[in-house]
This record gives sequence, C-alpha cells and structure tokens, in this order.
Amino acid sequence: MRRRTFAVDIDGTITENGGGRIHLGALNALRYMKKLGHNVILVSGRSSVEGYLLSVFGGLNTIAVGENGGCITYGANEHIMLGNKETCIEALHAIRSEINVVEKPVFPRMTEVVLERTFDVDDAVKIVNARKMGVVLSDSQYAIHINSTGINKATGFEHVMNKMGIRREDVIAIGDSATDVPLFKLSGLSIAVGNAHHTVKSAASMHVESHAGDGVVEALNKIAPTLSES
Ligand SMILES: O=C(O)COP(=O)(O)O
Ligand SMILES: [Mg+2]
Repeated sequence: MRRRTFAVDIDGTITENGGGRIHLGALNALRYMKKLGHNVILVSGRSSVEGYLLSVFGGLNTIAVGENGGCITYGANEHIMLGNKETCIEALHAIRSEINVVEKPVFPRMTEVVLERTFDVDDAVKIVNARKMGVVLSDSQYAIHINSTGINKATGFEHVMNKMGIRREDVIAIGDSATDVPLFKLSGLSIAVGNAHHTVKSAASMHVESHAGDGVVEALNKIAPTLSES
C-alpha cells in the first residue's frame, strides 16, 4: 500500500461547529487512516501544543504544526519555531496606531500574534506593507494571524515532510479557509470542506458538500478507493 500523509486543519474542518468541539466521526475516520498505515498530521492556526495534545488523545501521528506554520511540536520538549514574534508585535503596534484591533485570548504563541476578526484585514495589510514590516496577515475564519513573511502552513508542514521524508505527491490536505491554501498548493491532493469560501474551494483539487467534520467523513469515503492503490 502506498503510504499517504493527511495534513488536516482543525477549526472549521474536524470540528462540529465554530465552537471547536471535535467531530468524533471525523476523528474516527482519520484514526482509521492511521490504522491502515497512513500518516495523519494536524496543521492549524492553534498553538502547536493544542494540536499536539489533540494528536495524542486522538490517536494520530504525535506531531503538530501550529501557529499557522510558525511552530512545529514533535514532543513535550521538542518545538521548532519559524518566524520572529518581535516583528509581529511591532506590526501589531503599527496597525493599532491606525485601526482598533483586539488580541484574541489564545494559548501563548512563540512566533506570531493572533487577533480577533473585528477589522478589515486588507486595511491592516496596507499599513504593514507601506512600512515594509516583514509580516503577513491571514484570516482562518477563526482568527486573524500576523506571521513573519514567508511563514504559513506550507512552510511549517515542509519541515515535517523533510524530517519524515514525505513526498509532496503523497500529501492529502484537508481544510476550510484561506490559511489552508498554501498547504493545498504543496499537496498532491487537496480537499476543501463544504463550509469553505468559494475561493478556497477553487484553490483545492476537489471539494465536498458536507460541512466541517461531516465533510471530512464525506471526503475520506470519496477517496477511499484510491487509497488502496500501490
Ligand atoms: O486560526 C486558528 O487559530 C485556528 O484555525 P485552523 O485550525 O482552522 O487553522
Ligand atoms: Mg480551519
């Protein structure tokens, strides 16, 4: 059997709703993929520790890419950090001098700044680009992230691919928002769940009708016949 690697988003993908509750059918289906011998790795804008703990308790590969690609956790004391949080904080101050923004109450971040979705991202992008601040902003539909330039879910997941010798053609990405698009482009097969914006669906190789966790179950059922190919 050809081992595939599922790179799976969390919020809006393996959850039941915006509240973050895990869709047990989706988790069960992903755990079954792991049982078949495939890799299943969470790639999220959440902290890498949240993703790591979910991977442990969820029975997936005990690796997690968090902070929108800025931090990869391989174990309790093994964290790889990509990006410079100081630069992101400077950008926050620059944005805040012109726009009212609120930091989202999330678990501590090592490499990025996370904001509530209470402002127009494009307005903030104009501010940081005009000042050439070396950051990128992205909206996961759950939060707005300020990461160092060049840091996104693809760069974070590439660290895992290099460490594990995973080929792009063997990666299957599943996600729901703009922050998953870099991962889609990196993957041999990418799947957008039904609640994804049409621009996200267009960036994926396929999309399903069902939303979030139900969409993950639908997607895995759809591609199951191809997974047994060598
Ligand atoms: O943006 C976040 O913090 C979480 O969102 P994600 O799991 O969909 O990447
Ligand atoms: Mg998401």
